[in-house]
Amino acid sequence: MTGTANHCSALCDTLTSSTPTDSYEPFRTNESTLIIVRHGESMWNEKNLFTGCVDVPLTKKGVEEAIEAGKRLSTMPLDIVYTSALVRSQMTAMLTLTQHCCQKVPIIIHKENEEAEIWSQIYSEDTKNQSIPVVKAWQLNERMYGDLQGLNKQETAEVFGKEQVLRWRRTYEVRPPNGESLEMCLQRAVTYFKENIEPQLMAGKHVMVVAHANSLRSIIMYLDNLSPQEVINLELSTGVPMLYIYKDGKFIRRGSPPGTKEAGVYAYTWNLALYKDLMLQRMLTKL
Ligand SMILES: O=C(O)[C@H](O)COP(=O)(O)O
Repeated sequence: MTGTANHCSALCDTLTSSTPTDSYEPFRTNESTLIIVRHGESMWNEKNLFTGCVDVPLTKKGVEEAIEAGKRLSTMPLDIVYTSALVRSQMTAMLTLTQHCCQKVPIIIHKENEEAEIWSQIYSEDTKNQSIPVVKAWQLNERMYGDLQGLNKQETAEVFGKEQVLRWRRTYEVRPPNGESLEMCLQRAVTYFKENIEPQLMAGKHVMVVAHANSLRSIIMYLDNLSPQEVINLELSTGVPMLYIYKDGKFIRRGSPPGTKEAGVYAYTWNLALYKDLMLQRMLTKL
C-alpha cells in the first residue's frame, strides 16, 4: 500500500473507529452521516422497461455513474453499507467503494442461514478492521411493479394513457396491477430503516444506503416528512449521492457532494469540511 493510501487508511480508521482514543476528537460528535444513492443506470433502465424486483445488472454507463458517485464520496466517513437484495444496487455499492479514500474492502455479509454465516467468517481482527460490512436487505428492494414488469414504459402509456401510468409510477396509494403501491413499499423499506439503519446512526456510525428509485423515495418521504402529495414530484437520478446529517434524532438534508469536475453547491457541516480537508491535506503531503 502506498504512503498516501497508508495515511488515508490510518486517518479513516481513526475517524470511523469506535475507539475513544482516536486523535481526531473533533469528528467524534453526535453527528452521523447518512448517504443515500440510487443504483447506477440498469440494462432495463436503458431499454425503458418497468423493472421492479426483476434482478438486472448495470449498463456500462451505470458502472461509470457508480464510480463517479464513489469519487464524490471518497472523503466522506463511512462505517457500514446497506443494499437491497438486487444486483444493480450491490454492483453500485461495490464500485462506489473502489473510490473511497480508506481503501477498505467492502464485504457482503451472509446470514441467509447458519451455514452461510459460519462459512463466511473472517478469522483475523486486522483484516476485519480493513473491511466495510455490506448488509443486503430485500426490504430495500425496488417496489414490485407486478404485471408491468418487463413492459416498455412508453408503450404502456400509449395503451393505458399517460395519466394512468403516472398514477402507477408516482402516487403514494395507487397500486400497479398486482404490484406494490409506494405506500406498501414504504411499509417494508421504512420499517427496515427504522429498525436496522437508524440505530446505527444513533450509535454514531456513518452509513451509506444504496437502493432504488421508489424504495428510496419512500425512505426520503420519512426523512423529509413529505406528504403523499409532495412525494409525487420526487424524482431520483441514477448514481447521484445525497447526504443527510443525523443529529439529535433529526435528519438534515445537506445536498449532493459535488462531482470531481463541478463546483456544485454542497453544504458541508463543520466536521465534514474538517474531515475532508484533513484527508486531502494528508494525501497531498504524501504525494
Ligand atoms: O423499477 C423501475 O422500473 C425503475 O427502477 C423505477 O421505475 P419508475 O421510475 O418508473 O418508478
